[in-house]
Amino acid sequence: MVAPPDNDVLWARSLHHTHNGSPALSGVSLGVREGEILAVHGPRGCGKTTLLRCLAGQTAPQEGEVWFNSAPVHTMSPFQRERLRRDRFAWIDPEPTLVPELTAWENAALPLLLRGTPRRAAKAAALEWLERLDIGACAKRRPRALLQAQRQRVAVARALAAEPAVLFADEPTATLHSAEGAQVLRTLTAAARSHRITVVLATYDTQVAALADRVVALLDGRRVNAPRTAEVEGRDACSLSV
Ligand SMILES: Nc1ncnc2c1ncn2[C@@H]1O[C@H](COP(=O)(O)OP(=O)(O)OP(=O)(O)O)[C@@H](O)[C@H]1O
Repeated sequence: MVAPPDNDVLWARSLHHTHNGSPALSGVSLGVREGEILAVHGPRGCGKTTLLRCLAGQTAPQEGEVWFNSAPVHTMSPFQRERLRRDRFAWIDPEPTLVPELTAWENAALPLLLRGTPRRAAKAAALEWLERLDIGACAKRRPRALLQAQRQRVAVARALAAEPAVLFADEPTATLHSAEGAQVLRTLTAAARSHRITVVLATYDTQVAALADRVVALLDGRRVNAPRTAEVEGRDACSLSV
């Protein structure tokens, strides 16, 4: 096994994965640099979610290697991968997945509480991120009392409050209307840049991909050349949002 380059926080080599025999990834390799926002862009079904799951240690690829810093994720036990996910990674789904019995702030604080952060500190961090996402007033409400867009903001606050090394965001604004989605993405990318959080963002939307520092394009489970416009727009968007 050859360890990844030093400046890559995540590195994947020749990932292959099938779901019930149908190929989802066919030899994808990529590196993610520390602190960068990388968009994985492509049409529905091209393998974005499968790639993010392999990188995040949720799915063990059938072939290939995934490294986080100098640790080989592909050879870790399920317990080690779970610890890695809990302590170093955060994940945002397209639909908010919150614990219905907990309030918004308790949901946002949950990853910190699971890591053993004292309750007072975890609550302070959760409230701070809920405020930044303009839902501080909802902190004591349970998910069923929130709108879908508010629930997704709680999920984003939960991911950012944990200050992960890598944040995986799988179509995080797909269910939001465009103005709402743009605001959530601006907060997410600005927070990631100011806290040096590496972001891997799956999206089929070229405008969302343009917010990233770099775009990796997928088609039918393989890497293809990224659209040039997205990269150019991405650089412009970066300078605006820093
Ligand atoms: N659990 C599963 N069982 C069977 N096939 C699956 C499963 N998950 C994904 N697939 C298939 O694998 C391929 C890649 O799916 P994947 O979800 O990774 O792509 P995607 O680009 O994220 O798509 P989307 O944007 O629709 O989520 C698709 O053909 C999909 O139908």
